[in-house]
Amino acid sequence: MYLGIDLGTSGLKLLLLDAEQRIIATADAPLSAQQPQQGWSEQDPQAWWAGLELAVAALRHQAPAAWQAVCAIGLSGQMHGAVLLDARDQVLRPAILWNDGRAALECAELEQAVPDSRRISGNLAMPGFTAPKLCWLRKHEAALFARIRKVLLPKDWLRLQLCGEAISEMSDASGTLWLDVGARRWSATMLAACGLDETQMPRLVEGSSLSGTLRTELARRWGLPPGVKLAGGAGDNAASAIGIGAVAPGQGFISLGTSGVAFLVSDGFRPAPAQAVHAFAHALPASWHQMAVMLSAASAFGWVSRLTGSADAVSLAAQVAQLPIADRERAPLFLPYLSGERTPHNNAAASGVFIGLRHEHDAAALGYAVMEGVGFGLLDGMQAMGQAGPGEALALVGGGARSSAWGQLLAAQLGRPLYRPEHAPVAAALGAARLAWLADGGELAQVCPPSGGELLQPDASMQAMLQARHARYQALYLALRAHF
Ligand SMILES: Nc1ncnc2c1ncn2[C@@H]1O[C@H](COP(=O)(O)OP(=O)(O)O)[C@@H](O)[C@H]1O
Ligand SMILES: O=C(CO)[C@@H](O)[C@H](O)COP(=O)(O)O
Repeated sequence: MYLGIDLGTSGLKLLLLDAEQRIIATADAPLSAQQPQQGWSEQDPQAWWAGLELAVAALRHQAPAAWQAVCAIGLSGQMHGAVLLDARDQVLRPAILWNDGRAALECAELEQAVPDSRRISGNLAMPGFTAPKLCWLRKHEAALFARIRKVLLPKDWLRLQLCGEAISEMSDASGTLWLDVGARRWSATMLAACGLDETQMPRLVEGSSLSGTLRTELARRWGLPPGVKLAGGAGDNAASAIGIGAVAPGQGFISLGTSGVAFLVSDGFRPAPAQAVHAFAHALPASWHQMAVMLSAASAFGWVSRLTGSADAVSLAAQVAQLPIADRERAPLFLPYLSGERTPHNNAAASGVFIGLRHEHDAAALGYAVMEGVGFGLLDGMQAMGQAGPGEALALVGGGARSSAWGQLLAAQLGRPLYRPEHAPVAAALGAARLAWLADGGELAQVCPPSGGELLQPDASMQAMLQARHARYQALYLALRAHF
């Protein structure tokens, strides 16, 4: 039995997978992020651990026999976050997350200090990445910076608690800006530019390799056998890719999580920094991917459902599903930049905008506008990757994939079929469990797209209307850019 742990931004998800790749049970625990200042985003690593303990208790209770048979664990998690440890491995401050925009100035300074930065890292320096955060800390929290002995990514801090070793893997390390992504090793040049060196970095493995053994004391307390192995695992997006079987060039997915992601496996290391496209290592050796990342996606829908007093996202999504096409055409437009944006704008200052509000607009119209705005952002991301237009079906994953209506709208916006696998909201946890299975000797050939689910074809009757609204959406950003 294989355990997948996915440390998402809005919740921690666990999944048990058997050796025949069947999902046996899942459990989760909610998490929240703090915004101590506008544009900042932080979480306390102790809350991640408390969430893990809670979800473990739920999973043990739900599937006791399967739980006791766990032989390997895979980790997945929100990327880029900076967990800072002192000489005794104690956390020095709350982790600064992937959607924190405080380090915009430091990005420019870092690229100036290392003119080769985009070639080495394959990526544009963007505020959510880990390196600019450390540059910000060096400037604004100098005493704390001097005490940093290790910098870990969120899921790798969980690994430290699980096995006592500081280890990361290539896919998540790609999002630090300290990795030479093509060569798959730490870059001394990028580290030095941030006042750091390799001793402060975790050891690197591949996602499908082994990375330690569960601590004996923890195994005993959790009722697991001794010797449970840990796999390298992956950043949550590469993990989702493994979860939906995206291992060959051209395969990929759209994710509606707290963030929005368009992810495609590439045929090699293909940097496109000028478009704010991410070019990262995949979770498998000698494999890379590209992705376009939005900083608010299903989180924007959660926000509008709270704002409109809807019972929850599910009930607002059900109202949106009933909205006739004529009402959709009259709905306001929404720019979904509630946390700034990465792809394609790389603009931490961008903010959310509704335009065209009228007395007749109700919660469903606003909910539709948010779903549509997120979809246009993903279309912009596909364009940035040179992948807009018809193509192979992509999977739809993440919490927002619970809404079939949102998936239907997205398929029409992207002009591509989308398939919604049965376990779409836990694709990353599934990928983590699959990486544990691969590290334990499983065969890559058996990592395939999950069977079942729903295939969503683009609805041609909506496309002319959506194209016109997309053109207005793009023009709006350009018109408003100077005002953010
Ligand atoms: N039926 C639904 N329709 C639209 N959005 C939903 C639905 N159910 C959950 N969500 C949204 O999904 C998000 C959580 O997605 P998830 O992939 O679990 O995020 P993360 O991995 O970042 O924690 C929440 O913001 C929530 O509002
Ligand atoms: O920053 C990125 C990817 O570059 C985000 O995709 C994070 O990895 C957070 O993921 P979710 O919590 O939205 O799944």
